[in-house]
Amino acid sequence: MEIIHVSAECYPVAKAGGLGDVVGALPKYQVKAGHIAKVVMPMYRTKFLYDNEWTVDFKGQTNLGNWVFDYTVIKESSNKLGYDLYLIDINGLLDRQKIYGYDDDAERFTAFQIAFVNWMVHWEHEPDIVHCHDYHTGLIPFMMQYCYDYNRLRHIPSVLTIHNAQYQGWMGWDKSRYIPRWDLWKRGMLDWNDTINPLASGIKCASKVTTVSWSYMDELRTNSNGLEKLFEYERGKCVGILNGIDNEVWNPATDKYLTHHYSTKDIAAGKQKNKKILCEKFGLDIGKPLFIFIGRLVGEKAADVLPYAIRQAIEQTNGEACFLVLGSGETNVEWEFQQMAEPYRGVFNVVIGYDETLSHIMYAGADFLLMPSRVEPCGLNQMYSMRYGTVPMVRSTGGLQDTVVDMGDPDGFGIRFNHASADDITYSINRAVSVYQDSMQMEKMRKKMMEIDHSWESTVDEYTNVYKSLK
Ligand SMILES: Nc1ncnc2c1ncn2[C@@H]1O[C@H](COP(=O)(O)OP(=O)(O)O[C@H]2O[C@H](CO)[C@@H](O)[C@H](O)[C@H]2O)[C@@H](O)[C@H]1O
Repeated sequence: MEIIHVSAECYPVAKAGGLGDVVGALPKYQVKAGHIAKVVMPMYRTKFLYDNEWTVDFKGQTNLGNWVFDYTVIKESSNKLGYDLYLIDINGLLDRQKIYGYDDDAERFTAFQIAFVNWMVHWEHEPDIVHCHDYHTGLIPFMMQYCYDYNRLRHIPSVLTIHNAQYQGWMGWDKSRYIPRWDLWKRGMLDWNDTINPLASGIKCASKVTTVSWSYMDELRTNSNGLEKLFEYERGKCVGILNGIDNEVWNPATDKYLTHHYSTKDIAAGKQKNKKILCEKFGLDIGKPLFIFIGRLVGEKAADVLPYAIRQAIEQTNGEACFLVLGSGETNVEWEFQQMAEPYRGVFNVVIGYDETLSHIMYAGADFLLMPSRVEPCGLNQMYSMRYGTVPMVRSTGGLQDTVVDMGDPDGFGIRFNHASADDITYSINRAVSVYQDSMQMEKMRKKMMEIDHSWESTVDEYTNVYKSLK
C-alpha cells in the first residue's frame, strides 16, 4: 500500500513533542512491513534542512483567498530516514525557524494544506491512503471531498490521527475565504459552534479517525475540549491504536546521545554512570533517588502543580530526593521553577528550553519519571523511561493507564496515582523513595519494564488493518 503522511512535525526534521516522534517513526516501520510510506511536511528552516541534500520535485502556484502564492516541493535525496520525505516551501509563511507560535499560524497551516492538495492533483498516480495528523492537517479531508478543484481526489480514503484533541485550530468564519472554491452546502462539515474547527472538520470528513491509545478514545466522548458530542456521534469510525516507540532511536544500548550505554545485563551500573553525568552537571546528590520531569510546562501536563509538589516532597523527605526538570511553556510555571533553583540547590535544578540530547541522558540517568498529566492521549515519555529502566510515576489517565502497571500488582513496575494534585504526587514520591532503598525490588522492576515490547513492529499492523478496511 502507498500511504502519504501529512504532518506539521516529523523527527528528526522538526519536533516539538510526541507528534514528531510518531510521524518520524511510523512510516519507517510501515516501509519495513512492505508498504510505501511518504511524509509531507512544511519546509521550516531547521538544521536538518541545511545538513541534507534535496532535489526539487514540483513547483506550483495556488492561492490563499486573494493571495496568489508559489510553492515548491523538495525531496530528501538519500532516503536517509527510511521513507520518502517531502517538504513544501511557501515563502513568507513557512520559511521560519520555529514550528508553531506565530500570529499567522492559521494562514501558515491552511496554505500548507492547500499546497499539499494542489500538488496531489498534479500527480500521475494516486496513493492508497492520505494519513493526516492533528488539526494542522485536519482540513485536508474536507478539501479532498468538497473543493471543486480537487474533485479528482474525492475517492482516495483519508485517515485522521488525533495526537491531542486539546488543540483544534479554531478559525473565525471570515477565514473561510482561504479555502479554495468549495461546495457551500457543506458548511456544516467545517463548522463547530460557529467557528471553522479544522480538527472537527477532519473528524467529520476523514474516512477513519484514530487516536493514540484505547483509553483516550473512550475519554474523548466525555472530555475533548468541546467535541464530546461529535466523538459520540462518530464513534463508529473511531479507533484507538496505542503508539509504539522507535526502538532504533530509543535504545540505551546504542543511543547516539549517550556516552554510557547499557542493557538489561548491566542496568544498575549503566544507569549510575549516566546519573553521575547529570548529578555533576546539575549539582545534585548522586546518593539520592533522582526524579525527572520532561515536557511542555502546561496545564495539560499538570506542570502547574509540580513546583509546589516538589517543594512539599523535598520538605517531607528531609531532602532525601533530587529533582531535575526539563521543559518550557507557561511563563509563570517556568518562573516558579527558576525561583526554586537557588533555595533548593543540591536537590533541585531546572533547564528551561528544549534539548533532545539532555532528554536522552535524563531518561537514562534518572531513577523515576514524573508524569502527573491531566490529559495524556498516549504519552511517549513513560514508554521511553521504561525502555531505559526508569520507573514511571503516572496519573491514571489515557495512555498512561494503558501502559503502566502499579508496583502494588505482582506484575507491576511503576507507580500510579489518581489525581493531578500536589498531595497525590508527594504521596507517590514517598512511595518511590522507600522502594528506592530496596535495590533488589528496583532491579526487578527495571528489568521487567525494559523487557516490555512497545516497538512499532508490533503495532504497525493495526494501522494496516484500518487502511485495509477502507479499500
Ligand atoms: N523540553 C524538552 N526537551 C527535549 N525533549 C522534549 C522536551 N519536551 C518534550 N520533549 C520530548 O517530546 C516528546 C513528548 O512526547 P509525549 O508523547 O509525551 O507528549 P506530547 O504532548 O508532546 O505529545 C502528544 O502526541 C503524542 C504522540 O501521539 C502522545 O503520545 C501524547 O500523549 C500527546 O499529548 C518526548 O519525546 C519528549 O522527550
